[in-house]
Amino acid sequence: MTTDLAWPIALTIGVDGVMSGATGAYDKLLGDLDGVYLNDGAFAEAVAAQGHDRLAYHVDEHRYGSDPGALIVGTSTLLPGRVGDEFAMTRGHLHARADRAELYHCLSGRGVMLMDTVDGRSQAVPMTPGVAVHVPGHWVHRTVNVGDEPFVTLFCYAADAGQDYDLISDAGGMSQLVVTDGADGWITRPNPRHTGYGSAA
Ligand SMILES: O=P(O)(O)OC[C@H]1O[C@](O)(CO)[C@@H](O)[C@@H]1O
Ligand SMILES: [Fe+2]
Repeated sequence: MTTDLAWPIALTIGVDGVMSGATGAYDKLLGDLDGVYLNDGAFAEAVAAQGHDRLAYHVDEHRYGSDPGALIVGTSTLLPGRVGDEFAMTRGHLHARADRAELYHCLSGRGVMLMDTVDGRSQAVPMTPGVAVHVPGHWVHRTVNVGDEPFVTLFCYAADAGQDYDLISDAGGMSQLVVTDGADGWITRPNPRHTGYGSAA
């Protein structure tokens, strides 16, 4: 029996995403999301108006290590906003080990989990507090904030999953856009730039 086993830990997780006991945290900034939104002109205007360094989303996470079987538990706080008619969203990815699943649980705000498979399936699941989405392996995923408040999720996934960001950018973006319905709701619309995911994963 090994003597360097990790100890269990209690994490305190607020509906605002603040997590006690986190081992790491990072920010993604508006300027980091170049090429993510369809409307390049609207993106350039947003960066000019709000600044490259405006926070887009913040992640707190707890890791014990990257052994197969270890988990990463964290919170993601995605600020509201729009770029053109698209709602604020994360960059999105397929796990580098594509078969790794992930659980997301909405703690506060109003959002959408947008998911694609490389063989052409797509799904958008509305998320409000109390709703969890179990993202199976092999699904490309991103979160979208369709409300006026921060959209906060608790997530949990395998520590050896990794993130492949090139798949989405090489495909011209995900297959669907999450856009305003012209009132206070959202709809999905096919992304005219999406070329398919090729033969990857
Ligand atoms: O890695 P992205 O696509 O920028 O999105 C961040 C989200 O995805 C995760 O990497 C989990 O898959 C979290 O860190 C966070 O919730
Ligand atoms: Fe993920």
